[in-house]
Amino acid sequence: MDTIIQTFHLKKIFKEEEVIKPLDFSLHQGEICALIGKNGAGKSTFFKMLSGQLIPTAGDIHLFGKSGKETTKAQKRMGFMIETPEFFPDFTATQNLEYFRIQRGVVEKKRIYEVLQIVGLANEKKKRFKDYSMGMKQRLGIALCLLSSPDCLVLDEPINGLDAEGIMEIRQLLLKLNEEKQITILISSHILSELQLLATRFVFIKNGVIVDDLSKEALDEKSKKQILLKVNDTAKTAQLLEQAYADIQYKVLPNHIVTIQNHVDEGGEINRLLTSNGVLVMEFRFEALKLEEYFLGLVEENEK
Ligand SMILES: Nc1ncnc2c1ncn2[C@@H]1O[C@H](COP(=O)(O)OP(=O)(O)OP(=O)(O)O)[C@@H](O)[C@H]1O
Repeated sequence: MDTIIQTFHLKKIFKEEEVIKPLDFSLHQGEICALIGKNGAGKSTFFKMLSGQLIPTAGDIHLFGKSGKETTKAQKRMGFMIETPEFFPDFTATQNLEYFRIQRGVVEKKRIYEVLQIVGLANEKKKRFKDYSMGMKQRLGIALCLLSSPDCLVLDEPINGLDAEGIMEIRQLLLKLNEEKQITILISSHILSELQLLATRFVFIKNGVIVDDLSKEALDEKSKKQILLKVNDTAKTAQLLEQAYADIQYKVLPNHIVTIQNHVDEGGEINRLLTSNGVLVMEFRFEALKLEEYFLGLVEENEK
């Protein structure tokens, strides 16, 4: 797997404050990586160092394996949306993109129509920017990132301030870019439920330090919270569980549902115990923690 971004002991100090502690991070081809942290954790500062908007106090950044003077060239293969772009309110989407195309001196004119098509604004290109909805404005921001046909997008809060429909549109767009155009994505957001639907990897940052870094699979595995069973006989289930596990924590709910909060790793044994004793298990599944709950647990753990 190719490494797109790699940082080595990357550090940023503002005045006396060490906002990013020596930070080692890598982003690999094809990932949709969510950077998660509370306000002030250092996400934007980190992104701005990647884009060249801020100069690191110490450490190194490699983009597509390039560093030093070659980093600037490698940055052209990336699309950054770190602050909402300053579009001209009275310009249409096409006029705005044309302005940036010329300013950046990068691409052919027809790319404007391609990117508007990709972000689903091709039919709205004559509308003036000030008449766009928030979701359309954000999509135009992504279109601007796509002008130079980047291999990687770094998006700081791209769904900030959007309604449910706008959020869904951005999600579908990002998934499409990742799946169809193989664009790698690094994204931050405070809407964790949305990141859970989008990301393949979750990196948690606190006070400039990465406190956890795990794949979607690892998160799902770690966040198994309870077992949910639907059985024909809840009384017998309860009796068998109590006999087998002295410390069992469970709840009997309506509709023949029993949930078990501990011994979650022993789901297979529990299933066998019940079925071999004549209980009909009609449903058996693990219920996962929401990303919010995992994040809060992590923050609490780190504050102890
Ligand atoms: N230019 C600056 N000068 C001084 N301090 C700064 C500057 N930019 C950011 N900071 C400080 O660095 C810390 C991290 O800020 P940053 O914006 O990177 O956090 P964040 O994780 O992106 O937060 P948010 O989720 O609120 O956007 C904060 O304490 C902030 O006040």
